[in-house]
Amino acid sequence: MIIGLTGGIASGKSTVSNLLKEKGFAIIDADIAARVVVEPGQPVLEKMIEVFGPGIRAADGALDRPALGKMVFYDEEKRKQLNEIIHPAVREWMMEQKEKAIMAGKKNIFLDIPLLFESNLTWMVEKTLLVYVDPEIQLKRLMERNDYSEEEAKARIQSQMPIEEKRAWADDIINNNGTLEETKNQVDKWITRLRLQP
Ligand SMILES: CC(C)(COP(=O)(O)OP(=O)(O)OC[C@H]1O[C@@H](n2cnc3c(N)ncnc32)[C@H](O)[C@@H]1O)[C@@H](O)C(=O)NCCC(=O)NCCS
Ligand SMILES: Nc1ncnc2c1ncn2[C@@H]1O[C@H](COP(=O)(O)OP(=O)(O)OP(=O)(O)O)[C@@H](O)[C@H]1O
Repeated sequence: MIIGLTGGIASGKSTVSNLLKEKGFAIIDADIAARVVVEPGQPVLEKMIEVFGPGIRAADGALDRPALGKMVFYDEEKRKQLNEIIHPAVREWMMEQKEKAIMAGKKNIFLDIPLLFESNLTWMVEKTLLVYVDPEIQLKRLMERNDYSEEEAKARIQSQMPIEEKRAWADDIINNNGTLEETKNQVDKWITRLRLQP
């Protein structure tokens, strides 16, 4: 089965995907894909510089991620432009990795896609698992993890579908409000209930 793992920014997707990885499940991460396809020399990076200007190229030639973030998380039009440039390559990379995981004999494969619902990508998966946190906890964890001001964190959260709305779309939900131990227990129970094997 192909399972879509999703959630809001800083809701705990990586935390849950690490638990799944420890159990041997294959995880294909859209955030990693979005880094691979913009490595220096990649056509996606050149297209981004054409559209957003040379200011988004760092001194070492790599993408200046904070500079691009400052543009796209405060401007919906620019964000749409970025998504149109980068998402096809992200999807292609993910599909290649999925094929590799199938060839390697993996039975259940997780696609970790933050924008699974926003980008209408549920057709790519057979089941969806949402990592949920209350919005106040999400804001607090994001500010702490990235050392963002409240304004910077809110700009990113508001670039996505409200996490409360995502609940209605998800098949299953892991509530990550509590301790890591509590989250781990929910993940274990969910795997047992679905009788999932890596
Ligand atoms: C703008 C960029 C350079 C900022 O990089 P930065 O290192 O600060 O953040 P990172 O890539 O680690 O993303 C962190 C989180 O931000 C959120 N996020 C990223 N891009 C977007 C977007 N276009 N719209 C809404 N939320 C987004 C996701 O929840 C993601 O997990 C980067 O996020 C990017 O290239 N985004 C476009 C690709 C994309 O849509 N990625 C999300 C999954 S496909
Ligand atoms: N149950 C928890 N208790 C306390 N802190 C947590 C818990 N789960 C996650 N965190 C912390 O919250 C932050 C966000 O978690 P994580 O990085 O897993 O989220 P994410 O959804 O993968 O984020 P992104 O969308 O940016 O990729 C991290 O600093 C993580 O250590």
